[in-house]
Amino acid sequence: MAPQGSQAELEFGGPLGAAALLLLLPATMFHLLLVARSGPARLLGPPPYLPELEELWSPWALLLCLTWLGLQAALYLLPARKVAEGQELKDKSRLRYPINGNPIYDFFLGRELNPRICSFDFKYFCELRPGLIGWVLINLALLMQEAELRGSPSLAMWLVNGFQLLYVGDALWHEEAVLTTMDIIHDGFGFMLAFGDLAWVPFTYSLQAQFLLYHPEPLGLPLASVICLINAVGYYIFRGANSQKNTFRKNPSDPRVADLETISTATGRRLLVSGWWGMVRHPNYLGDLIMALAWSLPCGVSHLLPYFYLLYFTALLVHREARDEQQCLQKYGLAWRAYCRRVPYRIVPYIY
Ligand SMILES: NC(=O)C1=CN([C@@H]2O[C@H](COP(=O)(O)OP(=O)(O)OC[C@H]3O[C@@H](n4cnc5c(N)ncnc54)[C@H](OP(=O)(O)O)[C@@H]3O)[C@@H](O)[C@H]2O)C=CC1
Ligand SMILES: CC(C)CCC[C@@H](C)[C@H]1CC=C2C3=C(CC[C@@]21C)[C@@]1(C)CC[C@H](O)C(C)(C)[C@@H]1CC3
Repeated sequence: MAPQGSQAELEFGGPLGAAALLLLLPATMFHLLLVARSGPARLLGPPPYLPELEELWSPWALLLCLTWLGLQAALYLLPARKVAEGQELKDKSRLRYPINGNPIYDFFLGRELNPRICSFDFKYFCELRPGLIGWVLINLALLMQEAELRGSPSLAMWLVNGFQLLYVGDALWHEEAVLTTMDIIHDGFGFMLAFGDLAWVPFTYSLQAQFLLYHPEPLGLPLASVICLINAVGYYIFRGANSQKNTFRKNPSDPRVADLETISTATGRRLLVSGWWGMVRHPNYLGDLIMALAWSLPCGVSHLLPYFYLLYFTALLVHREARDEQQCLQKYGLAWRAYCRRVPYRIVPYIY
């Protein structure tokens, strides 16, 4: 958080960057979906064809999306769900700044940190439910379509479905952990997260399954076993690092983290400097990127398209890590610099 009274740093290139992304992101997703359906599946270059306008509009598709959102909203409001404490702000309250000089930038990044109607939290709802669950539903539909088309799903399609179902299932199983992510703590709920949660995740993250439906990839058991091992290593690092930090944040005296070495900070919060967080400053990102590689490998190496997610995700996490570094430097000052000296690498040991 920028100190009170200072000019908050404009991110994503400020209004110009935000305006460019408002156009570029939907266009990129549209291009990817067209390329995935084309024979050449050539990621770089013009879209293979532009559909007629009537192909782009279906009242049934709109009804299906609204029904899906309504179903998820109804499930979200079920009284049985557990209520978890969110993250407190430093002075126990929430400061609000009327910022009206850059509407496009506000629209893109969002200004409301926790948009709610009664207990319905739009950002929290969108982060984990309609997009993420929709993602694995699309994958399943593509797997079933391949079974119809070729008699049975390919091993590559099974792997992609399985890996990504594990990832979404893990996110829902550790639902409470999302409360400590940057999106919930720091980012407003604007176009970036709304479009990201509801469109980008379900339709771009299912690219590998979409590619495999139109471009079957033979995959032998030995290579499939290696890819499963890569995904397992990635998941082990991802889950281990996230759970270690979240456990430490909830209870530093928890026996699972009590013996870890830490650095004290002026805020009273301590920073882990051993365990996963002594290897690099964002070990969870490393595990996530290794899994992203495992999701692309079943599609073979003949096309760049299935590796779009890995390329995009690397850029997203490198940018996200830089944003988080700035926030942590503002939060912890000298203690964070001491942490950086102790743990010099950001995401990949001895590389970055
Ligand atoms: N699939 C996808 O599209 C995406 C997935 N992700 C995944 O989401 C997960 C969460 O990532 P993200 O939301 O970026 O945030 P992180 O989970 O990486 O949390 C960053 C925060 O953790 C705390 N922290 C950092 N270092 C330490 C330390 N050494 N000791 C104790 N606390 C520390 C700081 O907050 P504080 O000190 O205030 O607690 C920091 O701001 C990651 O696994 C990432 O891979 C993220 C983005 C997109
Ligand atoms: C559209 C722009 C290019 C960028 C949009 C980024 C969003 C798609 C991501 C920002 C942070 C995310 C997280 C997850 C999904 C993608 C978005 C919304 C996450 C819910 C995936 C599952 C993980 O287990 C998680 C840790 C809960 C993730 C939290 C961050």
